[in-house]
Amino acid sequence: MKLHKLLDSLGTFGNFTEENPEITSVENDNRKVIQGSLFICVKGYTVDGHDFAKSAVENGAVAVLAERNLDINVPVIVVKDTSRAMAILADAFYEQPSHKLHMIGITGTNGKTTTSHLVEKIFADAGQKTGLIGTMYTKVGDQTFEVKNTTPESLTLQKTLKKMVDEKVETTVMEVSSHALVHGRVHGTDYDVAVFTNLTQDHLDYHKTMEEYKKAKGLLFSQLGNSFNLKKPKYAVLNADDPTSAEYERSTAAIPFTYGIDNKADLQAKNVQMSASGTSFDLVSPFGVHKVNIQLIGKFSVYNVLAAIGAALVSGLPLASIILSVEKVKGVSGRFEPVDAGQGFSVIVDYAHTPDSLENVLNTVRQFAQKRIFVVVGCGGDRDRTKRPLMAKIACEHATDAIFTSDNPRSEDPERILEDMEEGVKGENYTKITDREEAIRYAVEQAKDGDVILIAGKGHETYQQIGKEIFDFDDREIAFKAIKQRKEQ
Ligand SMILES: CC(=O)N[C@H]1[C@@H](OP(=O)(O)OP(=O)(O)OC[C@H]2O[C@@H](n3ccc(=O)[nH]c3=O)[C@H](O)[C@@H]2O)O[C@H](CO)[C@@H](O)[C@@H]1O[C@H](C)C(=O)N[C@@H](C)C(=O)N[C@H](CCC(=O)O)C(=O)O
Ligand SMILES: Nc1ncnc2c1ncn2[C@@H]1O[C@H](COP(=O)(O)OP(=O)(O)OP(=O)(O)O)[C@@H](O)[C@H]1O
Repeated sequence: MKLHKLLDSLGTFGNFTEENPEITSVENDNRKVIQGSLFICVKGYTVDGHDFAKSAVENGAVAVLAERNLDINVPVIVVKDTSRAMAILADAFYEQPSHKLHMIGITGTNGKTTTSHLVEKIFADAGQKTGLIGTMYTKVGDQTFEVKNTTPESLTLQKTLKKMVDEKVETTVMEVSSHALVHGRVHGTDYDVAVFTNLTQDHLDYHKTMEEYKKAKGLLFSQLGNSFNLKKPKYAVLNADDPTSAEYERSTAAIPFTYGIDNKADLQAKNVQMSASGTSFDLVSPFGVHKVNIQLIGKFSVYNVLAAIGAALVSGLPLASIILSVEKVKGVSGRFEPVDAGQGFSVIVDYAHTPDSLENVLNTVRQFAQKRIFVVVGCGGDRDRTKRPLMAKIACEHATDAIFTSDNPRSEDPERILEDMEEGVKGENYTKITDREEAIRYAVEQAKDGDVILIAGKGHETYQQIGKEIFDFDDREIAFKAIKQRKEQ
């Protein structure tokens, strides 16, 4: 694509350059630049992409997009915000792939991964080829790819969407993080349906206040329905039981469709009944009342199922087959996942790493635990410090035995993180074991028949990051081994 044609996508944003080279690729990393690339300088947190412009030109870049003029011998196009411009250019360079896909974006503090997997399952069962982008992986049809972020930066995102178009994917479901919305990673992406799960405390290291965090997530809805490409109606699927939904509903030009349990909604679950093997409820919808029996456990799972049904319904899929699909789902890796080595007590691994999700999951455990509840929990380093005492308090309030341990301390001193947690539980009983493997072993050794051990925070993760080192670590494997060894003793 010629440089001028590419720059047209920026409208009046960019200033013009007379030279019009053929652009072979768009890159923001000088190490990926090839002959004919357009190099985009993005200011990071730790690194400034402008510092790599010279090297990018040496590597073959024929034009550079930057936030200031640079002393280099190729055209420099100056814009105010290269991150946002990059998103628009990426969309144009890859020929607007999101316009060719049925796009469902899911945002919210908790439940994005679970809901996106449910949505993907519903569309796959409906015979569609699906794509998925999220925390666990990117999936194109049956192929999966590793990811660095929940929502990739725009160049990777648009390239992935283009791959999906080329591979004849029809519906793409993706998690949209608040970081991505603030950074403009999804700028220019044309969603048909945007789903909101809930808003509770997380990521305050980044967004500073709940108000800012709320605004960030709201960007998905305020952008929805405002695009020029309004060939199809756009829908905002909102959780009627979360007060934030009303604000998002006011800010969007899309058609709202609500779901809930406690408040009246377009899609409402009534008479929710839980057992150790699943949850049932009466689904009240514009199509009547249907009994639904899911294999997932907990009230929060009902919300995720409702959100997924809502997204599929507004997309035009028939309710009867949507219900059949969600009833088949056994669970999502690392979300309320049991570890069974034939022991007489239950061990559950769950990705709960926010105060709200920890409380929800412990409340669910309480409904089944016959005796004691052990919770093994930690808080991540280099992330929101304010949630540490809150999570410790919830652990002590809802479990009989709270064991505080490490969960990706990253560059922070693990002991300091535990001290922050202890601030929330002065005078309470708890055990502190910094080494996560030892903490899990301790819980397994203490548990008796009928008890439940919840190992919270890492879920599907298969690593532990301490300092700059990343060690293999899987809660499920460690717990399984510990149970086996206990049985052999
Ligand atoms: C804090 C944060 O968001 N950081 C993101 C940021 O990194 P950064 O600011 O350090 O940027 P950088 O990689 O150092 O470099 C800046 C620029 O210089 C360029 N560069 C850099 C080095 C070099 O040798 N040459 C070069 O050209 C880079 O390509 C880039 O354009 O830009 C990178 C590229 O887009 C992101 O991958 C990275 O996300 C990191 C991995 C991250 O962990 N982000 C978290 C906070 C995040 O975004 N999380 C959300 C939500 C998670 C949740 O809900 O739990 C997510 O969507 O993942
Ligand atoms: N709807 C929900 N409401 C509250 N808590 C939930 C909900 N759904 C899941 N959870 C809890 O949150 C944890 C994470 O769930 P999930 O991975 O689906 O969320 P997420 O939004 O993708 O999280 P992240 O953005 O951190 O990856 C689960 O293990 C569970 O404990």
